[in-house]
Amino acid sequence: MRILIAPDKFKGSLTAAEAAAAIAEGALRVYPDAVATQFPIADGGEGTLEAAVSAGYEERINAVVGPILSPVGAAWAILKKADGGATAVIETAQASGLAQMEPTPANALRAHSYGCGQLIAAALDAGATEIVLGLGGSAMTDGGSGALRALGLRPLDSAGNVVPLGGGSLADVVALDTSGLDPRLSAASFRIAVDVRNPLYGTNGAAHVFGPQKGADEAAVEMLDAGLRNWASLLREATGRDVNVEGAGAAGGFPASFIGLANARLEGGFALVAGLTGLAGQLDDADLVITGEGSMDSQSLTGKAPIALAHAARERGIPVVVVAGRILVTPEDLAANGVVAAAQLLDVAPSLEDAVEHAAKYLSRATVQLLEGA
Ligand SMILES: Nc1ncnc2c1ncn2[C@@H]1O[C@H](COP(=O)(O)OP(=O)(O)OP(=O)(O)O)[C@@H](O)[C@H]1O
Ligand SMILES: O=C(O)[C@H](O)CO
Repeated sequence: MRILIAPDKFKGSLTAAEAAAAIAEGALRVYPDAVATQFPIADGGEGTLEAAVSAGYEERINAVVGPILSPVGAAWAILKKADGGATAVIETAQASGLAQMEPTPANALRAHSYGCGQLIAAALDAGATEIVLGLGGSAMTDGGSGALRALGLRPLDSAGNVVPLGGGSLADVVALDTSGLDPRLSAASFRIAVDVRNPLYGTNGAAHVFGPQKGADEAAVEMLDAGLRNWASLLREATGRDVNVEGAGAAGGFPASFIGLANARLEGGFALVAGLTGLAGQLDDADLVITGEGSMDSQSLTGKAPIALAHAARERGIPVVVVAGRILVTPEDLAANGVVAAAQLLDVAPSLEDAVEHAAKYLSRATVQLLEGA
């Protein structure tokens, strides 16, 4: 029997790779002769990099400017392709992550994506022809302007000066000087994986919905939203492209600049990661799929990675079981999505604290119970 073990992360307790290892241990206790393949998955936001590295991408670390100027060491990954090009994977959370900044109103206005642009430059220097951007978990609301500045864009105010970095200055920009933009930007193709479907601006946009978690108070949210609107209209004037599309609100509006001034397209995160990592090929060989994540809830049913995987498995007639930290949906909900059985760590651990602290042990145990009962 071939078992494909492909969980997402258990946020707060296990990375996807750690979860896969713990599930494999339990699965092999029940089926000692099985071939268990560990394959961490991700939605295409945070976790894309880890999934790519597990699938054989070479990890690199560059020192870049963090979201509020202090330097950070940011990981990214690259894989040479048969045609002589290379694919790089970059995550906004690495160079410009929310975890790297104290969320205050002032920081929400100052935070920028310059470091992501430095990683893109590093990837281009290393020969990348295709760049996958995993968006989410970011500090900034700058419409991706900081990243393009690292690649030569000069946003000018009415006095002809380059404005300060950060979303708080975007409303002051009156013109875009694109003359110094790195020409490799238009030669490369950008594939953007987003973790949310929000538009760039408006009440459902990046500033209103994700500004507060970055420290923005009401006044800062309004400033950032006005800045993103202005940024979109400047990009529209310069290129004729509408950048206020579904998903453009991810990572502080990061997609906007790339849809506007580079060769970029937004893609569904899971499908992108599955293609990147060879998950589809693994599925073709599997007799059973075990997936899971920290919290299997109504959000999960909107097509998050484990459920998207369950759909892909169902199309191939392969049974899927789920092991999650906690399960907040009904067995009927799960069955409707192709999941034949499920278990939660909260049922095998004495408390939530214990389940989180010793997650690997309980995940193996829950896997054993699930497979013995199935
Ligand atoms: N070991 C664990 N035991 C019990 N519950 C856990 C455990 N690990 C994580 N969780 C629960 O899962 C939640 C995190 O959910 P999850 O890992 O699915 O990420 P998420 O916040 O839904 O993000 P994403 O949408 O990126 O998947 C935690 O807040 C916690 O409630
Ligand atoms: O980075 C962010 O702003 C959120 O994760 C939404 O993409």
